[in-house]
Amino acid sequence: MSTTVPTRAAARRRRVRLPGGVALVLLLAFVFLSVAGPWIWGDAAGATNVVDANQAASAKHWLGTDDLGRDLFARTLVATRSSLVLAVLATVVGGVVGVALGLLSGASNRLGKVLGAVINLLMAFPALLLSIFFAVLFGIGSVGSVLAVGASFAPGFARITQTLTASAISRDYVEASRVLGKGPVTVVLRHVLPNIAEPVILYTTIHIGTAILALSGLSFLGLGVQPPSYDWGRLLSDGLTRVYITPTAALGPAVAIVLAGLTFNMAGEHLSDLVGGRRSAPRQVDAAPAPADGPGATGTETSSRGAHAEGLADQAFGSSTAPAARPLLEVRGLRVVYPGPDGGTVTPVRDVSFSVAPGETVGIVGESGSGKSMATSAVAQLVEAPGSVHAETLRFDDVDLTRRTKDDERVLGRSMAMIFQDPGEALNPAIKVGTHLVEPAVVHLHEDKPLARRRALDALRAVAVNDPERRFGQHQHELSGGTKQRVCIAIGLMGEPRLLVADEPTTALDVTVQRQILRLVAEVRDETGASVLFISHDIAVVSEISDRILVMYAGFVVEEASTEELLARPAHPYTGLLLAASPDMAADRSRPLPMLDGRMPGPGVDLPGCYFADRCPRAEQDCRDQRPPLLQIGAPGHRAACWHPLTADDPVEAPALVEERAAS
Ligand SMILES: Nc1ncnc2c1ncn2[C@@H]1O[C@H](COP(=O)(O)OP(=O)(O)OP(=O)(O)O)[C@@H](O)[C@H]1O
Repeated sequence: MSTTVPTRAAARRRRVRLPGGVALVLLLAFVFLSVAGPWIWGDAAGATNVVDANQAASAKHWLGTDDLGRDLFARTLVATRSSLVLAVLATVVGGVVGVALGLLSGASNRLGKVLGAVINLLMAFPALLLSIFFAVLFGIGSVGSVLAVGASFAPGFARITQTLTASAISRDYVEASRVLGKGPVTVVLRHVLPNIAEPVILYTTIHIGTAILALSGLSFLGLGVQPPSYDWGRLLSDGLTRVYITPTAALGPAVAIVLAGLTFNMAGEHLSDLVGGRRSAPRQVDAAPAPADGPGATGTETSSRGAHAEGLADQAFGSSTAPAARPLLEVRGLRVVYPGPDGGTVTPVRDVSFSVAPGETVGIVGESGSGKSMATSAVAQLVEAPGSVHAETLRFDDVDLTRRTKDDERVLGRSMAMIFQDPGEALNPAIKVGTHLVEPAVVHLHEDKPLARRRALDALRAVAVNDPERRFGQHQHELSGGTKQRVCIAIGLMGEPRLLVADEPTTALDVTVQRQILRLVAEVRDETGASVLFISHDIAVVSEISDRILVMYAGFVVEEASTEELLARPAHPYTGLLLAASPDMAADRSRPLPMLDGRMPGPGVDLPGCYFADRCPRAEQDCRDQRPPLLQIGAPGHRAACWHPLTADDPVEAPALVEERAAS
């Protein structure tokens, strides 16, 4: 039983194909016969004449006659209706049951596992065997055979739906919708179904051909359509008893079955080609010039830490807001735990504490896998089972996020805006830009549509999207990367954002667009007064926008300081290495950049001491024996978790541990 949607290449490899035009003409012919056949040839097909019984093919009876003298050509044409209608019904039954099971298993973790196992088990049996088994179970006859073939198709539909759902549900726009407080039913109806509809419809079309073959097989075996009704399988079965005397009696229905099966398969594959071709057609990319960027300040020589700091700080979009007394977001002792292999656990976020003041921008930096995204997902309540979030304090404004109510979720939906790394992933391809913007305002702020539309156009203008009216009616594939990210930011502006969570929002964009988006996030922050939690693996990018920076390593915050302080006086050797590996605009491009050697311990590794010790040039035995706590070091608010921190005299580069690589 095939479970994948046939691709063009695979189809080409498998068999010779009918040209698209021929498949379409045949398809229309079969549809015509099933509608008009019984009216035109119904009388001839039903008229008995014992004198003409069991005739061979002749000019009068092209396929001969049966034992009651009925014309077999007319009966074959008339049987088109029952054969096709039953095939469509069986496919619909299989589709509805399979899609429902697939949605459940793709969208739910626990139930998904059980259903997945059942689907896998059923998929192991050949479809025809399953059909026969179910036909006996559901009873002999048309209804039983339709249910049987439907049931044998359901696992295939379930498998494809499960795979598509699991993929659709992991998209950023689904996460964004969950941040907005939408329940699973809304998520499935709004985001999953529209995105899986197309492949599922194609799969259905192709399966009508298979259903014709399967139902004919059941009727042939005497399990399907029962006399006096008949379909092609029944006619084939009757004709086969006389195959040596009147071979045309079996030939007519056999040709009809094969041709109809082929036609529906081919039509489905051509449809798939058309859709695939449309998908891969060149996109109309937004060519409008984006707002001009500033010259981009250049740094100075990087020979000293202070100069490096200056170089990075010169390009900054830091906020002018001084941190207020009561933080907007407060996180203490945050841990995220997942079940690990062999019954153990893995802890991608081990102990994270920080706060974000109203209007403040806090950057989180660290290499891939350090837990930045997971920590912010925990804040945005996006960690799903089997993951669990534990914290001494996890508070947003007045809401205790560990004990939030439905009302709290609605408030959060309005107040927290997510900006994701890949804006293409964050926007549902089946939904227009305008709907993305208007829907949250209508659903969460209970605005009427005209007002929401006006505000949406204002939001698009605010993020400098050109020609907002036209963009409003476009889909994401018609926009450039930068415009998509602007639209995502505009969506955040439709609520009443108090915290913008930007997870690597510039990583997927090219360098000039990166700076425009950084500038835009800073403008939005300054105009709305919102706080920003900005995540990036690039310390240069983080330092451009942040008032304060947290450096994460292996699930821990290892250093925290104001941007100026961190750039000028990094204390943790890891921060020093991050800075050394980050060229500013004035860096000598012919000089090799240092690269951090070794690997970060994974979330399943448990160490008694400092997790950076194995890569650290300053590590001593005490580092490996005992984990250093995050303690104040130097200026107020500057904290580092290190037994042997860098001092003012230490160079930010540590040549003993770095591997030189050519800067390109
Ligand atoms: N569902 C999961 N179950 C278990 N571990 C996970 C899961 N998702 C992520 N992790 C692990 O958590 C760790 C931290 O991941 P996270 O995405 O937060 O890192 P990051 O610092 O944001 O990196 P990147 O910049 O690559 O996104 C990684 O080691 C990752 O493998």
